[in-house]
Parts: sequence; C-alpha cells; structure tokens
Amino acid sequence: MTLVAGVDSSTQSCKVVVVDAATGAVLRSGRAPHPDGTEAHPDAWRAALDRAVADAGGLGDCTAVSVAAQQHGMVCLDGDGGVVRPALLWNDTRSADAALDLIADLGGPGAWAEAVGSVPVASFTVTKLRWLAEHEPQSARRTAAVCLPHDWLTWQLTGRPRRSGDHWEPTPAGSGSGSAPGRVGPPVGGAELSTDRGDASGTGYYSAATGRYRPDLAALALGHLPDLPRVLGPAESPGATPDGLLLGPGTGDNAAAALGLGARPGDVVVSIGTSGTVFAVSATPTADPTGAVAGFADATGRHLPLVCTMNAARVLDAACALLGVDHTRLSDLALSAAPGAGGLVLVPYLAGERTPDRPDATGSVHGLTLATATPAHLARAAVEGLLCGLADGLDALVACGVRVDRVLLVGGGAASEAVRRIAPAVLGRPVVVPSPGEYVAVGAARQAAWSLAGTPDAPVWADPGSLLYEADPTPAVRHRYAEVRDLG
Ligand SMILES: Nc1ncnc2c1ncn2[C@@H]1O[C@H](COP(=O)(O)OP(=O)(O)O)[C@@H](O)[C@H]1O
Ligand SMILES: O=C(CO)[C@@H](O)[C@H](O)COP(=O)(O)O
Repeated sequence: MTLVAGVDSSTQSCKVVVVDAATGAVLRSGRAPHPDGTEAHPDAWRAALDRAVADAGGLGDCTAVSVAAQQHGMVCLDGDGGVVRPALLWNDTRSADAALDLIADLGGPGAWAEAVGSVPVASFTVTKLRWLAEHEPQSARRTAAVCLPHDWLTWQLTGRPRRSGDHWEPTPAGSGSGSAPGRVGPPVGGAELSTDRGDASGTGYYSAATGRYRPDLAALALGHLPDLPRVLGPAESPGATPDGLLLGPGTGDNAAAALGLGARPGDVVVSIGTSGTVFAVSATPTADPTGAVAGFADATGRHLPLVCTMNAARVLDAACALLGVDHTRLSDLALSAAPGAGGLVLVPYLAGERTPDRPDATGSVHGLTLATATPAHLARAAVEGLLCGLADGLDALVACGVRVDRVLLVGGGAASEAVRRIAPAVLGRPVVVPSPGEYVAVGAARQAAWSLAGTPDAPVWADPGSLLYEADPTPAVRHRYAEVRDLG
C-alpha cells in the first residue's frame, strides 16, 4: 500500500493525516496546538508540525507529503533566509489603515478588483507589508523575500535551510530540484521558495485570473520589490525531503478543503473554523468591487471565490466560557430555545470583523429582556448570529454569479449538533455534513498523491459519506439580525 501524508497548519493547531494513496482512506492522524495570538514566529509552526507528525506515528512509511496552511500570513525573510519578525496572521487587524491607503493609492476598490480579483482588507499580505514599511521600516528594509505559512513550511521540509545559530543556512545552490524560471527576485540565500496559485491569490499581489504576480503592488506596499516564491502548478513538486518523501506544492487551507471534499462547481462549502468561510469551486474568476467576495484560486487550476468572516467557532467557545458550559451543553441549550431566541440577537464581532469590513467592531447583544436573559436564549443567539454572518456571505457569492446546488458544512464548529440543525434554517437551504474529518489535511494528502501519480487530474478517492440536515427556513431570524447588525 502506498501511503501519503497531508498537513493542515491552521490558526489554532497543526493536523497531520496519513492516507492510503489509492483510496483516500485515513489510516492515522495527529495534531498539536499552535500558540494563541494574531502573530506567530514560524518556528512555532515547525515545532507543532514535528509534534503532530510524531502524534501521527511518523511519516517513515509515507512516500509523499504536502502542506496546506492558514492563508495570508506575512512571513518576511532576510537575505540569509532568516525570519525578520514574527508573522502577522490573517486575523491581525493592525493593517486596516494600510488597506485603506493602498486602496486609495491604486484608485479605489474597483481598481484592485480588476488588478487581482480582490479588494484588500487587513487580512491580506499586501496590507501587512505596507504596515511593516510604515511602522517597522528597519524590518521592511531587511526583508529580502516574502512568503506565506505553507510556502515557509514546505521550504523547511525540503531540508535546504539548516539552522545555524540565529540563521537558516541553505544547502548550496544546485543541490535542489532545479531552476526557478518564474522567480521574481533573486533566490534567498541560494534556496528556492515556492507557492501555488491558491495561496498566492491571497496575497493581494497575484492575479488568479491572469496567473501572474503584480510585483508592482508588492513594491507599492513594501517600498521595494522582495523575492516572491515561484508559483507551482497543481501537481508540481517543489522537490523532496531529506528522507526522500516527494513534496506536493501545498496550498491555502480553504483551497485544500475544497480538494479534500472533492468539491465541484455547484458545491458551496461553509467552513466553521477559527475563521468562517463560504467558498465555491468555479471555472471562471470573480472580481467583486464591493470587496465581500475575494477572487482566490483553487488547488486544481480553477477559481475559489470566497467570503471570510473572523468570527466563527470561537463565538461558540466564547459562549461556552460565558455560560460556564462545554460544547455539548451549549448545543443542547441552543436547541432548547425557539428559532429567533425570542428576539435576542448576538452580533458576533468578537475579534473585529472582515466581512463586513469592520476591523474595530466589537460584539453586541440586542433584545435582552427578562424573558430572554437565559442561558438557552444566549446559546441560540450565539449560534444564529455566527450563522447569519455566513448566510450574508452565501448571498454575496450568489450575487457574484456563483451557482449553489449543494451546501457542505465542515470545520471544528460543524461538530456542534446545534450548528448542524440550525444551519439549514438560517441558510435557507438543506445542508450536507460530510463525515467528521480533517478535510484540509486530506486535501493536502490528495495533492501529495497527485504529485506522486503525475496524472493530469487529481486521483479519484472514495466519497467520505455524509448526513443531510433539513429545516424550515427562518428568514425572520436574518431580518432581525440585519436590523441590528450595523448598530454597533
Ligand atoms: N463539538 C464542538 N462544538 C463546537 N465547536 C467545536 C467543537 N469541537 C471543536 N470546536 C471548535 O472548533 C474550533 C477548531 O476548529 P478548526 O476547524 O480545527 O479550526 P482551525 O482550522 O481554524 O484551527 C475550536 O474553536 C473549537 O473549540
Ligand atoms: O483568511 C482566511 C481566508 O481568506 C482564513 O480562512 C484563514 O485561511 C484561516 O483559516 P482557519 O485557520 O480558520 O481554517
């Protein structure tokens, strides 16, 4: 049996699956937590990856591995390949003003949508580069290359960079996998960084529609042009690990989830992780000048229009903490209250918000009365509030012309029975819940198997099975949410 491994280095943790390359059956898995916070030193991701691999029983019997990771995180490297400063993550909103400045610099939101398919918000790498240039000019000047979390981890796995004191020492040029025809700048310390279309499209300086970087936009943000990773094809390998495992190209976590689920046009995936995302695989690119829908690429050569909220599973965590209950009890409480929670609405902007673009917003509760001041009403309002944000995202995708035949619900928050049962009511459509699984890591494993096979299309894997949840739509819940959403 040929085994391949997939990695999901996401916001809260690193997960590893070991999979039968022929069928996609998950044979082993492991995980390790990431540190809290909205900035992280990449070494912490590497340490968590090593722990998650050990937890999965090691990769000694695997033939290939690929890494998916949280999108957008700004990893700045100096000329020796050393990390310049901790990475600013997708959920770090300090670059909100930089986003506004960049939008103005290029002539408005429409100009960005046309240039790269997305209007930058604080999550995008390009805005973080502008923040760095303005607030830490010395670090900006030291930045010779910029990459993303999956790019950096993949580069680490090539074994080229060796730690020596405070520096990564690359293996001498010529010992790697070959030339770098697409590179924008010079190699970092002789080692080659690589990425893929999916993750590159979240930078704000790569167009999924044209398949090209916009180096001028990276330079506009940072003040000079950094080295940018070579963009690999969907099954193109960046090389091998020192132990001889073939590496897949890797991608962003949402693109990997789409691949892991085998999503096809007409499928809309709703993921409730640290972020809430609503996305679809599409043959054609989008360019939404309102900024709600980001025009990302997927991991198969197609497109991945996507809406992202910053408040999803952690809204449930916060509700648990507030009520002093665990997730099972929170779910029971939410299901014991009537739809609409008697008029109690929780607007869940606990970490600021990205869609709508309100980086400084805070959460709020509306409609608190003697009757609604109960744990059950609050639990229901928390579940409905986070789902209303995602329902708005689904509407935005539809407004961009995305077809919706099926809605699939995944991510850590999909383990909540209340979320599964209330989602079809709030979204107004039946919801398919695939068998519990780490679909981002499985998608990365599928990339690894694809690179190994060298076939034109990704390997066909068995359907993981699913449950269908149906409910009468509750449009009144969304109307009430819309009434208070923007009150602050
Ligand atoms: N049974 C559950 N009910 C609701 N939320 C859950 C449950 N189990 C885990 N979660 C939440 O899911 C989140 C982790 O989801 P995950 O998709 O792994 O996030 P990420 O990929 O962003 O790190 C955590 O906030 C966790 O508390
Ligand atoms: O910023 C986005 C998408 O644009 C997020 O979806 C990140 O990619 C983080 O994902 P999770 O850790 O929540 O899965």
